[in-house]
Order: sequence, then C-alpha cells, then structure tokens
Amino acid sequence: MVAAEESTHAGGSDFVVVANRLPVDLERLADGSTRWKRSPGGLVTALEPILRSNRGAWVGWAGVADAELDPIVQDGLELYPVSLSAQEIADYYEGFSNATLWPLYHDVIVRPEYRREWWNTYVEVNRRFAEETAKAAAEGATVWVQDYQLQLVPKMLRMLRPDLTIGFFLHIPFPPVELFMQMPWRTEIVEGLLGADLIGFHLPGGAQNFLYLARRLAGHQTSRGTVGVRSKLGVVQAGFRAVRVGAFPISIDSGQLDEQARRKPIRDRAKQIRKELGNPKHIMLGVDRLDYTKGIDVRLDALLELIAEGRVDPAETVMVQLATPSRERVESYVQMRGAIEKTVSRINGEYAEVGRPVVHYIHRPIPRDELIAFFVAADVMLVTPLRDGMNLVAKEYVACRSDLGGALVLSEFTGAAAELRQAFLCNPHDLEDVKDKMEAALNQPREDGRRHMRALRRQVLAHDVDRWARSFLDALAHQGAAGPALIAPAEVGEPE
Ligand SMILES: O=P(O)(O)OC[C@H]1O[C@H](O[C@H]2O[C@H](CO)[C@@H](O)[C@H](O)[C@H]2O)[C@H](O)[C@@H](O)[C@@H]1O
Ligand SMILES: Nc1ccn([C@@H]2O[C@H](COP(=O)(O)OP(=O)(O)O)[C@@H](O)[C@H]2O)c(=O)n1
Repeated sequence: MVAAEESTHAGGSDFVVVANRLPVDLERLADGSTRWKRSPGGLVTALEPILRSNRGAWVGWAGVADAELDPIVQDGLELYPVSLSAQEIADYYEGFSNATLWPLYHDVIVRPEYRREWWNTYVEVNRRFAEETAKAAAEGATVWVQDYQLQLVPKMLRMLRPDLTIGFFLHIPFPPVELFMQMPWRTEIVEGLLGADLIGFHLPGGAQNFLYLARRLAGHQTSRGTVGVRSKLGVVQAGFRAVRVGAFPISIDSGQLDEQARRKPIRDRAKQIRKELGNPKHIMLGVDRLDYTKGIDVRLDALLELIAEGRVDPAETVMVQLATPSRERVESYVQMRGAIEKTVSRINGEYAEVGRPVVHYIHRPIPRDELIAFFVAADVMLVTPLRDGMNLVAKEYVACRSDLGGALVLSEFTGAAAELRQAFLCNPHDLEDVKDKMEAALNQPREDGRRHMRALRRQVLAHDVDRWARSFLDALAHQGAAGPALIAPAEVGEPE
C-alpha cells in the first residue's frame, strides 16, 4: 500500500469526478488553432450541473490524440486532462470500450470482439486515470468514477489512495449474467469495481446482476434481498470492506430546461421550424447519437411501412432525425450509418416531392437552443432504442412540454421506460408494435395527450439530476472509506 507519502502529495480538490471524457472536447481547427466545444452524450449533460454546484474537479480525456495539457479552469470548472495517444484511442476507447464492452453490455446487438491487446491497453489507461485522480484529490476527498470505460479505476485508486471515499456509477445497462460470462476478463472487472465503496446502476436489475457475479466470480458473500430504487441497497462483503450496490436512475436538470423551453425566442424558433418544414400536420422527431443501440433504423422502417400501408400520409407528415456523429471509426458504426442513410434516401426517393422531403436528416451536432426548439415543435417524439441505459432525450422532451402538447413513443428497453409509464411504450423488436404506437401517438385525442403529458412531467420535474446525484452521494457519504459492514450476518448469503 502507498498511503502516507502519496497523501502528503494530494491535490486540492475535495470532490473529483472521473470520466472518460471531459465535459468539453478540444477541437483542432484547420488553421492550427484550437477551441473547446461541448462533448457529446448524456453523461456530460447530467454531470456538468452537479460539478458546478459542488465546485469540484473533473479528470478526463480531451477528445483528441496526444494533447499534453496542464490542468485548466474552463468556464468555472477545474479540469484535469488525461492524455491518450492515437494507439490508445484505437485500443482503449474504440476497441475495448466501444467494440467489446459497449455491445456486450447492450445485449450483444452486434458481436463483441475480445482482443487481448485491447484489454492490455484498457488496463494501462485505467491505471493512468487512477494516477491522475490520485494527484487531483485532496486528503480524504470523495471521488466519483463514471462508466464502463473506467471499471478498473476504483480498485487501482484504492491501492494508491486508501484515504479516499470512492463511488462508481455505470451509465449503461449492466448485462444479464449469461452475457457477462462471455467476457474473458470478467473476474478482473468485477474486482475492479469492488474497489468502490458504493456502486450505482440505473435500475435494480443491473444491481442484482452484479451481486450475483460478486458471489460467483469473486467468491464474496452478498446480501440476498431485492434492491430498491434509491433505497434497499445490496451489500458485498469484500474482506473487511462492505461494498454497497444500488439503483439510482439518472435524470436531467428538468427545472432549468422547463424554464428555457418557455422562453419567447425558443417558442418563436419552434414556430419558425414548423414553417420551414412546410407547416405539416404532424412533425415526428428523433434525437440521438448515431449509435446502433438507438433503434434509428427501427423508427425509419416503421415509418416506411406506415406510409406504404396508407396509415401515414407523407403529404402531411415529416420526420426530423437529428443524429450527432459518434465513434465514427468503429466498424459497426460505419456500417450502421450506411444502412440508415440508405433507408432515409429510400423513404425520400419513394415518397418526397421536390422541396418537400419526408425525412429531414441532420448528421452533425446542433446548438442546445436549437435542439430545445425542436423539442417544443415536435408533435411526436420517437425514442426507440433496442437497449439504452437511461435515455435522457426522452426526459428532455417531456421537460420542454409545459404546453402539455406532444406525445412520446418510448422503447421498453430504455431505463427511462421504468419511470415514464404514461408514454406510448413499445417493443422495438416488434415492428408491428412500433407502427401501432407511432400511429396511436399521431392520432391521440388532445385531452388524452394533455393528461399523459401532465403525468410524465410530474415524474420528470420531481426526479431531476440533482436528486439523482444527492441520493448517490448521500448514500456514499454515509459509509465513508473505512465504514462498517452494514449487513447483519443473517442477511448474508454464502457464495455458491
Ligand atoms: O463519449 P462517447 O463515446 O462520445 O459517448 C457519449 C456517452 O454515451 C453514453 O451515455 C450513457 O449515459 C447516459 C447518461 O447516464 C444514459 O442516459 C445513456 O443511456 C447512456 O448511453 C456513455 O455511457 C457515456 O460514457 C458516453 O460519454
Ligand atoms: N443531435 C443531438 C443528439 C443528442 N444530444 C444530447 O445528447 C444527450 C444524449 O443523452 P442520452 O442519455 O439520451 O444518450 P447517450 O448519447 O448518452 O447514449 C442528450 O442530452 C441530448 O440532448 C444533442 O445535444 N444533440
């Protein structure tokens, strides 16, 4: 163990978030200059307001290769950039994180690749994140490690800095045991996570899966009762340490988004969007990173069939698909992009008129205000992932609809579906079901729509990102680094 000497060299931050990405990406422009831009994805959307209100530090990668940057204060946030070489990006980020773990944890929608050299780099990069965090954290600090890219950091960090309180949160689904068992380095991953004091998942199912694996793979005793939402934590007795495991569904800054969406410039822009789209009777909207988990193909296929069957009139309906570029060098993403763009062309080729496309497809990031105006303008929001940890877009749409207009079609295979029960829930693997729900959402009577949206908004406004972070950090604080075992012996099951 390292202990005393490391501790005297500790940095100044009492609260440190560690995530693969910083909240901003460094962008290198053609003229050689650089600028910072917002990073993609829901993790950043959720964590940025938390870090601001806790005045903490953020350790992460700046999104480009070989950027040797000193710690900086950017827009009020203290950032500690971790440098990755081009080879590390290929092996750790595109390889092990996004061609092994991502598909494995998302129900093997595409086949995960298991490559030893990717794993070796994943271990090395996790070690570097742990070392950088050890430098940034003050004596006795709380460190919150985020997501599947950094599952070994909790154990590595505990070895370097036993004085820290360490939390870990997984933003993607934790897979069923039968799938996780494919992973050649499954025991190392479970043990890596068990370096934390508290391990959080979006849903109780993920927590239960993990408890089972802690018994089976690491041979620890664990609690046996069911895990609740923000309550009834599970416990793994890892030697003298009690590691707690719980479900904490993430959310958004709903109050702030609600307020923003009510502003006149946003509402005016929403009207203008409708006009620019040719004042159609119905606007359907999809907003996603371009990822095969998101089921963009599913909603396009459904639209194509609905039009072909005469159930949707292309003269009065448009679909807008805003797709942020994502992981563009990973082969499965290249293939999926090709397939989606082909279907967009097919729908427009068969059913559009000159100057009046049926599908408007934008493959680039769009400014936040513009996105909010699209949420306000959309009559039907299509969220159809084959599997998604949470899906913040669904919650953002609801937060933007203070007018009680609009309808949400939501896949049952998102974390959000556990909370947004009044949406048009659909099974994305059943195209007929998706079509039926899209049609029902388009034709929903106004009063029914208002009732559904009111109930959805109650849920989203009451359970915001601040509540998510507080519930996790409160649970973490109540244990502390060397906290006592919280399970009575009677609750502990023997390993199998
Ligand atoms: O960093 P990238 O590779 O560009 O990917 C963006 C993020 O995607 C994933 O987001 C997840 O987190 C959301 C918030 O908890 C959740 O709603 C969503 O279901 C997840 O897919 C990923 O987990 C992040 O690490 C990435 O930064
Ligand atoms: N074209 C797009 C698509 C998504 N986004 C944002 O990216 C985030 C996506 O979060 P999410 O939880 O739905 O999904 P992931 O991309 O994190 O898997 C949301 O905050 C969206 O508003 C965006 O800004 N522009």
